[in-house]
Amino acid sequence: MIGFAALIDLIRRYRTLHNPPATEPESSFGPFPIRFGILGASRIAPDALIIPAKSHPDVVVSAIAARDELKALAFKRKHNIESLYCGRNPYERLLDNPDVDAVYISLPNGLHFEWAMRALEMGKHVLLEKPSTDTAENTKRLFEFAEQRNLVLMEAFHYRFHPAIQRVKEIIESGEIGAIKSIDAKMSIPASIFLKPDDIRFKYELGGGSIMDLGCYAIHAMRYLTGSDPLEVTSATVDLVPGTTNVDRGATASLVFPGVIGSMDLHLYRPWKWGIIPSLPQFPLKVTGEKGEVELTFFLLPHMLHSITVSVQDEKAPKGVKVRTEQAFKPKDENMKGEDWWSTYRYQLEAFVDKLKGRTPQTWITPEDSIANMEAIEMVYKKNGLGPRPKSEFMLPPHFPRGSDAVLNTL
Ligand SMILES: NC(=O)C1=CN([C@@H]2O[C@H](COP(=O)(O)OP(=O)(O)OC[C@H]3O[C@@H](n4cnc5c(N)ncnc54)[C@H](OP(=O)(O)O)[C@@H]3O)[C@@H](O)[C@H]2O)C=CC1
Ligand SMILES: O=C1OC[C@@H](O)[C@H](O)[C@H]1O
Repeated sequence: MIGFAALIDLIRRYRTLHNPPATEPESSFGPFPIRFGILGASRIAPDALIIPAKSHPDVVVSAIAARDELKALAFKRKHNIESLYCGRNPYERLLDNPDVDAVYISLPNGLHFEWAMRALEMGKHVLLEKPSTDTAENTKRLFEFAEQRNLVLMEAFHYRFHPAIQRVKEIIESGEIGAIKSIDAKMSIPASIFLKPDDIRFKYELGGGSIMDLGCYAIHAMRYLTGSDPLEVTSATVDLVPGTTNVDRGATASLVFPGVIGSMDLHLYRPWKWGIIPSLPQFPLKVTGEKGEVELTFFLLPHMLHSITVSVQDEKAPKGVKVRTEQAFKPKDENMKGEDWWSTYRYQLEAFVDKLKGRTPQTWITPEDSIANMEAIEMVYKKNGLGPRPKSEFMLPPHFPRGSDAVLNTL
């Protein structure tokens, strides 16, 4: 249960994120903001880019491309976006716009590779949703191409930019809970409320599945907290989307890291309690060490709510365990950037812009990190018997087809 004070604090943070104080563009950038285009009027785009951009003085979301004209128009109007591309080849036509500097790609997973390749080809920097592509091989090819084009490409593992998960890492590294032995990540979304049966996550051909959608985070967090990659997957089970033989709406897996067992328990379709009571999504992450444990609730979206509970063996404490709880909405170090109302996505945007400006971001998801994460996802799909996800065979044409430059401005 959330207390009254925590609820008021949550409302304050939420309101400030949506109505941020005015800021001046940073002098090094002058009056020229980074102009972002969005491919696809996706559900996540407002949280992941449009709202964070409101408080970033150097970012303007200037273009949206979407297949469906009515949906696209409604999106443009709602978010006050200058340029709209819909109708024929909308994504290509947005990429053709020389005024767009960077694109945010939140298309279905199975389309990430193709559209990120196309965007890079057209000279755009790319903020790419997770999981980066459909296979480690395509992720590798994509990052090689970005390097060749000298463009910034990053997989949007937003949770990693927030101080909460970084505080957990700091606690582990302080030695307070001793050498870590296990990590348990549970990620669970109640059935039918947030995701309808036709959701992209339930479609094999679009790169769906709980391991692709949620497992990518669980594996990423395990790799980050252990500072290593899995050596082996020792067990793995799946709960299939009814009527399919290859797409998981739920899954479990145990991954062996050096000295650590990582377990994940994923549900895109968690049944309601007694069939009648739904509950909120749950994302707890627990790390157990030789001397104690640390648990971060809601590790994926800690800016909404979270607590970090540290329990350490202590003979003098009642029941032999000393327990304390903390929160980390903002970096402790005053030299680091961040506000307590920044979302994971706002921290991520700050880093992306820092990279474009040639500054050192506080946190970054490297190409090697993204490739290793896809490799681990593939290990899990191999162990559970579902096998590789459908791999995009997209190849850039020798002359990339250029669409019309016509932009519909109908605000
Ligand atoms: N970082 C985060 O917190 C989150 C990340 N994600 C990631 O973002 C991506 C999108 O997720 P989400 O916003 O939930 O998805 P949506 O279904 O809301 O959006 C996907 C978009 O893809 C476009 N699209 C293009 N081709 C297809 C197709 N064949 N079928 C369906 N859609 C198509 C649609 O755009 P249009 O019709 O407008 O052109 C649609 O708006 C995924 O990669 C997911 O993993 C998702 C949720 C949270
Ligand atoms: O990235 C995500 O984060 C939140 C989840 O609800 C969602 O399924 C996933 O795509």
